[in-house]
Amino acid sequence: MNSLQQASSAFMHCQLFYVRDSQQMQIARLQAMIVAHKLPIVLHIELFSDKLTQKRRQQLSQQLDQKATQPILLLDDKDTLSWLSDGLSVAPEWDKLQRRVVSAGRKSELLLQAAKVTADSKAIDATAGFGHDSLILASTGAQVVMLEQQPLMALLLLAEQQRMKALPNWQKLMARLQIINTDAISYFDSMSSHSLADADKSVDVVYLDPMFPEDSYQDQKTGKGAKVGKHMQALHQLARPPTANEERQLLQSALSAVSQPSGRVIVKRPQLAPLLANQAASECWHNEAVRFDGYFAG
Ligand SMILES: C[S@@+](CC[C@H](N)C(=O)[O-])C[C@H]1O[C@@H](n2cnc3c(N)ncnc32)[C@H](O)[C@@H]1O
Repeated sequence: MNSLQQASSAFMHCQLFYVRDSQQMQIARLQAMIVAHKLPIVLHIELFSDKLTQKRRQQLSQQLDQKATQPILLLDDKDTLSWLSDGLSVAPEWDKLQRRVVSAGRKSELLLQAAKVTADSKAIDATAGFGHDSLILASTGAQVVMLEQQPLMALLLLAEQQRMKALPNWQKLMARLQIINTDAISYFDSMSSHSLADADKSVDVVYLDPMFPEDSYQDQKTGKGAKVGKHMQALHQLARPPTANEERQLLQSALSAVSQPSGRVIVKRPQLAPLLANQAASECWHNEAVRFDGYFAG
């Protein structure tokens, strides 16, 4: 476990740099979000008057290495909140998915072939991360509850949702996303202790994309590790892969949360990775890089 992973179990102190005095309003909104969602995050806020060049980002990042436990957040001149990880700014950047979201369908998105969600569906993305897969699920018109255990990630997601809500083309989709900072296993446990007769709680699909050891993205031909994108690289600093026991709990609790007989749990894995919790799937969908294992409730 690295220092950021340890720090994430208690209150997390984050350095937030902003670049303009006129961003006070955005900062107040971020603080309000932290309070409203009970995120265990304390922001240490500072105006950064230099230009945020790549070199300055690297220097700030090295500062992080010295302090060891304080993640750095940046509110840039476009009012995007990002996390400075190893000198690279990472943010959900949902607008970059626009083309995929607009044209998403079962032909183009393996996830949608597997999940079979429709506009009437309710899905839970239990490992939301940067929310990219949630957006693809929600592109169908489905309601998507996004669970994310890491407060820092939850803050990035909430800030991105707020930013995107201001864009007319995205408002409807944003309204279908509900972001919750919680551990998925506890969330499913609390669902099962409430009455499943409540129609509001009926869930068609639970989607799981748990962390994977960093070296497990193997190139099929060479057997060498495939390059992990900057988003995943950053996530590896915060979150660790589940233990065998956690894998079992995650899959079991997800299966107990899908209430419909036609309901399903879909698990994303690197193409050649072992099954989650070693449990055989009902059906698999795959391409060269990725595999979706489907576990059917009925
Ligand atoms: C591989 S990433 C998911 C990436 C995501 N599918 C996307 O499109 O960006 C896994 C994420 O799930 C979160 N996570 C892992 N286990 C979790 C759990 N038990 N409950 C909630 N979130 C969890 C991690 O913190 C991490 O952000």
